[in-house]
Amino acid sequence: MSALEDDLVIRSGTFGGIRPVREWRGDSGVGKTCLLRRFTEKEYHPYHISTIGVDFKMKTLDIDGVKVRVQIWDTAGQERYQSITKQYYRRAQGIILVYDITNEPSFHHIMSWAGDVDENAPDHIQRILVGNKSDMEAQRCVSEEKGKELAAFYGLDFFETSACTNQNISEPFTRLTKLVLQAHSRHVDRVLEPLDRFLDGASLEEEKGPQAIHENTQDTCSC
Ligand SMILES: Nc1nc2c(ncn2[C@@H]2O[C@H](COP(=O)(O)OP(=O)(O)OP(=O)(O)O)[C@@H](O)[C@H]2O)c(=O)[nH]1
Repeated sequence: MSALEDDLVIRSGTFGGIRPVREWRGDSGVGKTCLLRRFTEKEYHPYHISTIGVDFKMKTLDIDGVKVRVQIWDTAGQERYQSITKQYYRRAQGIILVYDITNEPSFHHIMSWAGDVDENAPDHIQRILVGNKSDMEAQRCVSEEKGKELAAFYGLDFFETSACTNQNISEPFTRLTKLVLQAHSRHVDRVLEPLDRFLDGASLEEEKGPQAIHENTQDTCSC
């Protein structure tokens, strides 16, 4: 079994770093830390302590029988940490964009976050869209259809989750890890393709070699 270490960044889908937002209350609190703790420690704490800068946790996943050790970065949703958190995009292989289904601005700002990711993350980055707090149906402002539409617009997989009730917690992480592994293997294939072609060519030459000599030998003999 091979082990591969990947970075997955959980990203808030609230106020975007490219927007000069002064009022940032609500731009954090979509539930990134709670999702991460629920996934890695199977715990849920109903209080909100804003993440300062970044934090990370490790977890080993079993993806189709292969053990994959993932490093998951939890970035602060607050505007004031944007310059720090953006730096973490560069090394990420996958990003989970999170909004809160009871907070419509957090949904609209997914577009800003997606733009931000495009600007700062590597080209092959894999992304997933998550609408969190699905347990709060009575306060819902963003329908599941709207979430699906936005995900389809960006060509992303979409999950509604609840860190509170444990709904769909492992799915986004597992799916994203699969996407990262698939992209990784496509990349390896692309890198190895010229080498394969070269080796094929070389072995063909090797096969042709003695035959050419044989033909030449025959020619010489017939003279
Ligand atoms: N009902 C409900 N509340 C949730 C859920 N997930 C998180 N919360 C609550 O939302 C608040 C904020 O959660 P956090 O995980 O700290 O939010 P965050 O996105 O990490 O915030 P920043 O670190 O400031 O960016 C907390 O009071 C949580 O209890 C959920 O699935 N359901």
